[in-house]
Amino acid sequence: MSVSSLVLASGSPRRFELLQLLDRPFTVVRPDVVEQRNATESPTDYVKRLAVDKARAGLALASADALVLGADTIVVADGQVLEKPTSFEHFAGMMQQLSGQTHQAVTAVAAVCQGIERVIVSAAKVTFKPLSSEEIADYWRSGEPHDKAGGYGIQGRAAKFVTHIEGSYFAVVGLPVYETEQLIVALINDIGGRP
Ligand SMILES: Cc1cn([C@H]2C[C@H](O)[C@@H](COP(=O)(O)OP(=O)(O)OP(=O)(O)O)O2)c(=O)[nH]c1=O
Repeated sequence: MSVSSLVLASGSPRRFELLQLLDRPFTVVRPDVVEQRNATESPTDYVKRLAVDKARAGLALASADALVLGADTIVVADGQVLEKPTSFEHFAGMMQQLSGQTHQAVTAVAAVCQGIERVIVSAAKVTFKPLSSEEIADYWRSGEPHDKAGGYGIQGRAAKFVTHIEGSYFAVVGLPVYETEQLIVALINDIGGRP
């Protein structure tokens, strides 16, 4: 069996740009998936579930034999999951938690095609310098934090806050490029090897 098309189920401009690096033609669908963590769910289980939910929801908007990718990124600090900030107060609280500390940024990518599903997780440890209240307020005013997990973009103005990173830079930005290519190849092999 063959894969007719590659589809990215995401409204994230970062994921769009990073997927282009694979030189595989793809189209985009934007499914609407509710992002709500269950009380018993670990951060890793949560990010994996959301990636799979997004890929499945994307498949419903794509052609039946498409290979659909979904992804989710979270920031984990002190065991707490930080998603997108909903207000300045929410954002400032997150920045105080990240200030002068090391946290984890975790991205899961799921691929679904013809009844087969695979999901990978990639992460990085990111260390921030201590942030002043003025730096936090200035960063909020830049408009960058609003649509980003943990309220920051390592690829943007938050770069000047980052003293150290260990792990996948692209997992922080939202799509681990190497792992995504391996995921696509593995799924295509799964489909090819099917009786
Ligand atoms: C930590 C971090 C996150 N982000 C972004 C990546 C994701 O777009 C976003 C995390 O939110 P997500 O809910 O993972 O993704 P999204 O809502 O932007 O897109 P979609 O669900 O449609 O795929 O935060 C950065 O751009 N830079 C960073 O340094």
